[in-house]
Amino acid sequence: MKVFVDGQYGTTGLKIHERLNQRNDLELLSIQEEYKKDPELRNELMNQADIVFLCLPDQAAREAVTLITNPHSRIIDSSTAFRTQEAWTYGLPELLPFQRDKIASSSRVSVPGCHATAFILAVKPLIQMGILPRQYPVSLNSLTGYSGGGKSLIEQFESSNNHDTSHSLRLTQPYSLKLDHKHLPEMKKFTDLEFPPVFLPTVCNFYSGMVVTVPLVTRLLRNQPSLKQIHTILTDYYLGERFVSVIPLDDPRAMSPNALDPILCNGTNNAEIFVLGNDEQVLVSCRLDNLGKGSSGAAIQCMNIMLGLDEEAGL
Ligand SMILES: NC(=O)C1=CN([C@@H]2O[C@H](COP(=O)(O)OP(=O)(O)OC[C@H]3O[C@@H](n4cnc5c(N)ncnc54)[C@H](OP(=O)(O)O)[C@@H]3O)[C@@H](O)[C@H]2O)C=CC1
Ligand SMILES: CC(=O)N[C@@H](CCC(=O)OP(=O)(O)O)C(=O)O
Repeated sequence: MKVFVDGQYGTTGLKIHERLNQRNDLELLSIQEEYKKDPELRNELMNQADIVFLCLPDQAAREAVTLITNPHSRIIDSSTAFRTQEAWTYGLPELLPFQRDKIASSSRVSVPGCHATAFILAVKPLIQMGILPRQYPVSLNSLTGYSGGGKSLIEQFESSNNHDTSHSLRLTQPYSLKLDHKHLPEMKKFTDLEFPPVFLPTVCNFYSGMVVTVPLVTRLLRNQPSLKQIHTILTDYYLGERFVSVIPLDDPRAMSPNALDPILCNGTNNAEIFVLGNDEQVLVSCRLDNLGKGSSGAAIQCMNIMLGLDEEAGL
């Protein structure tokens, strides 16, 4: 199987390339850095490949798709460009029981956004099981590492001009203050919520890692569930999943004051769900690595499913 990563020198592409390079079940096609934007060379490599990963800005991803004319080349796109389009399959295998089969048979798979992955994993089971009404005014906050903003944000955070502590980028900073974050459409579509959630992300002064938290008032949920009942619904939904786990209520990780430390899934493709709070007000949180289950790891998981390989291979 031949694989090509378009955007292999960017933040997401580099991670995918690094992981695939260690495998001997795939033939990894490469492009030299100086030619990375050469349409003819990319065209040639993309059309040779069985799987093409696109790790490009949205507009470049749209253009790249038009370069792929060979019907056997299957695409896994990590940008926001196609996630809510009908012709594309949403690359979140744990979403619903049939999602893996859809990914396996698809030739166009879109990797979910990192905030969206954590949010959907946290609330989908509650909506699906009828506890969280589709009309509920859902909100979420997200703490994310700055690598989520790609090369340009990494440069801003790490540049030498940025050593002055009065510089705003040195500081953890909420953003998307118009409440129009680009992940809202996929969050709404794949949870079946009637209204988009109110979403306040915060970019933090660490490289990678993410924790998304959804606060819920139990008396506004159907059947007024206890914290334990909410925990049970989530646990049952993800039973048997390798990469998504619901942390038991009495687990030291859930009882620790650092339960929601955003960096503790780093370097893995894992998403960990926590149910915290009390019987009146509950927090459902999901921690993942924005460069793992939030992008590169998820993309490789999708590829493994599409090629009928062990889903955990290389992860
Ligand atoms: N970082 C993350 O945590 C996540 C990122 N994503 C998405 O993945 C995609 C890639 O993001 P990320 O890796 O962070 O971005 P980066 O900016 O780090 O990397 C993008 C790479 O693509 C190259 N590139 C830009 N335009 C073209 C083009 N026309 N042809 C070929 N190569 C091109 C860039 O080169 P140059 O720098 O020279 O322009 C760069 O090497 C984006 O759509 C992003 O939104 C999704 C989930 C999480
Ligand atoms: C810190 C930061 O800026 N993070 C990015 C999310 C990264 C991501 O998931 O991007 P895509 O939707 O393009 O895939 C953001 O919030 O826009």
